[in-house]
Amino acid sequence: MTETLTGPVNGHAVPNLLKPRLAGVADETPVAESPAAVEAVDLPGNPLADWLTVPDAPVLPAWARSRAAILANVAALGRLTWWHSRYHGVRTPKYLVKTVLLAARGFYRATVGIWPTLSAQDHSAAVKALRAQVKAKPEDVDLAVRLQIAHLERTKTRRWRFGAAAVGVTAAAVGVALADPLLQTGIAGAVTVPLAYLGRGKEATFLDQGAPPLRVDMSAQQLNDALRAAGLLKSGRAGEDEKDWPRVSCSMGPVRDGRGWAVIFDLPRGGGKTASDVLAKREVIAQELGVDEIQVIMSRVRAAQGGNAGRVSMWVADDDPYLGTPNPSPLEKADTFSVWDPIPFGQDARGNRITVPIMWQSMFFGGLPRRGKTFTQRLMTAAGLLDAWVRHYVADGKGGADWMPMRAVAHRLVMGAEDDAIEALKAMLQELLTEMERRFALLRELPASICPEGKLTPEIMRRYNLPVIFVTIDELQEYFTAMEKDDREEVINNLCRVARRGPAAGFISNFASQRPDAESVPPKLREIITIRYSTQVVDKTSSDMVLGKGKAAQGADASVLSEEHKGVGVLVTGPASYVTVRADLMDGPTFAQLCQRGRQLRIDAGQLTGDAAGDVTAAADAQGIRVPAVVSDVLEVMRHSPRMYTTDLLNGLVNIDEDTYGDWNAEQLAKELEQAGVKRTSKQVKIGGTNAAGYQRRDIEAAVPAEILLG
Ligand SMILES: Nc1ncnc2c1ncn2[C@@H]1O[C@H](COP(=O)(O)OP(=O)(O)OP(=O)(O)O)[C@@H](O)[C@H]1O
Repeated sequence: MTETLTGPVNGHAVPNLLKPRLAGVADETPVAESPAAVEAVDLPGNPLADWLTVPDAPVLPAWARSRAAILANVAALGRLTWWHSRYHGVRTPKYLVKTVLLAARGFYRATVGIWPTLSAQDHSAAVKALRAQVKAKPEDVDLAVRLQIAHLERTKTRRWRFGAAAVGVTAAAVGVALADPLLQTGIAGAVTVPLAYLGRGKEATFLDQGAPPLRVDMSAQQLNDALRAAGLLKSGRAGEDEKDWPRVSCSMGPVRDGRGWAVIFDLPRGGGKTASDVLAKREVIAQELGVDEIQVIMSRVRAAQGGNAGRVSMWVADDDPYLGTPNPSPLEKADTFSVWDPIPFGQDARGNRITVPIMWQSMFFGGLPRRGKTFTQRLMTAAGLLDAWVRHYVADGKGGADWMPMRAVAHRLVMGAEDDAIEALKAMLQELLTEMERRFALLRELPASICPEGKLTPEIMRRYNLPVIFVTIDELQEYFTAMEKDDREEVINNLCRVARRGPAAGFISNFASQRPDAESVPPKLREIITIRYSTQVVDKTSSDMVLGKGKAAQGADASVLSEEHKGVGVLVTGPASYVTVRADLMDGPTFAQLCQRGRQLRIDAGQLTGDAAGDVTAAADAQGIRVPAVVSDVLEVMRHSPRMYTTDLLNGLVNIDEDTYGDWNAEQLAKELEQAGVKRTSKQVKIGGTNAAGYQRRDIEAAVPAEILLG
């Protein structure tokens, strides 16, 4: 099953999902300086709200709705039977001993109960008493008659007793002597079992009560117990039968669904608890069910899917559903892609495909280092590479290898957060704002027949050459920490303008930051972002820093992820719309190949512009001409600087490729460049009035093969 926002989801049409979030191009409201009352992701009009859906009310029983469901549930029944056979099988000796002991008790009880009859105790006592009375009153005829009758009764009872004993002993002796072992076992069973039944007390349950682990069986009782322990269901009054306590009513399940149990339930009325309360208690519920919270996936079932404020869809996975071999991105094999379609992103816990529509949206990626933030952010860029009608503006605060291949395509590429790179970033933002205003002016002039909603359309894009613009900034924190306060404010405000007003003009912001604190993720920037994604963070506060205030309490909590969850994150798209996604994996070399493919697509479509059009190294790559690696890397480090000190150049090279340049010094650099054909016009460079050893960019450029420059 594929869940997108553009088509029917589980049989429900999803209306107006791509309606623009922004009212129109004439919106000139200045960027809010104070925190917004409601964050963009939580706005009632957010088209991505209620994105995730669950199966609707069942007509067929849930286990019989598909071949897979039938197979899964039959297999589950088989597993449960097998589990019980093994559980009771190993306890058979214990059950035998218990049976014998209970039979002994039963025998004792039976004999104690019937002894007075068998021994005719009552009759003996009566005879004794009457005999004494007759002795005292020998003239009393009535007494004499009663004595006679009692005597007869006693004799009759004794005869019965001895007769019964003789028959029993003879029958047993004959049975033992004649019967084969099977019959003997049968006789022993026939005698022992009723005796054991007689001997069982109130406390004695014959078979042990084994609770199969959750992966073998999940019952509504377990669910009720867990919810009650979490304080979501009330307990009954003292003495009230537990069956009469408030319980959830399951409109589906628990049934097997993939590698877990699915259940949809309604909370009882009168308890004062809502589906949101259940979502907030994920950890406690998981603990009560005996699983990790990562295995408990819950969502509300909203009215559009036949739900209500008390209906919850829950899926409890057998094990951690986010581990295992990563899924390759389908983009790897695609020749082209249109960013007007939802972008393939990953899979949820049940293996449903998650695709994310990005038109009219803005995105923010956060999380601890080395958890797959950049890889996931690049999936969006990769889709944009395969669409020649996407113009990329990219800045990477770390300036490492992650974004380097974008030089083949990017209209602007800013690498690093040194002073020159910060200036380049500021210039890039100015360029974007100017382009944004130009577009709004143009869109305003267009007749309603061409531009009915005041925003970019695929037709306007082609007719007026207004490609979709991807503004991708990774490691934002590097810029914010490197900047002076005034610069920082200016950059944040400009980013806010682009993210807030840009979508209608085809600007898609895609920002990422590593450190979830207010300085690295300015709340006023985050507040206007409509799609947020967080890989693992240390606690709920950090998770909220990325995903939005109060999200962790609602269940969207990236701190439940662990270190093993590389490429896994929580994606929030609406007030109650979130999903933990295992993002598709696209490694560096594949991304670099896509960049080359993207370059060719742009050349063919006449859309190769900006830095990429003039990038000599990228041009050489594309023409198959080898520029010495050291020349290409030095040009990369110096991309924003006409001259650079040797020490800074060496640091930049290490940043790009530590393995190669980690132990280079000034002498080796000079030697390698000389061998690559670089002729230095001067060994000293003057920067900001200070002279020191360094390089001029034009000297390096002069070593690039001439045919590239001509081509
Ligand atoms: N979707 C994925 N599936 C599996 N593994 C992944 C996935 N994405 C990334 N990884 C693994 O996680 C590692 C770290 O990824 P990435 O460089 O994107 O981390 P990051 O969070 O951006 O770190 P930093 O903030 O330090 O740049 C990658 O080298 C890769 O091995």
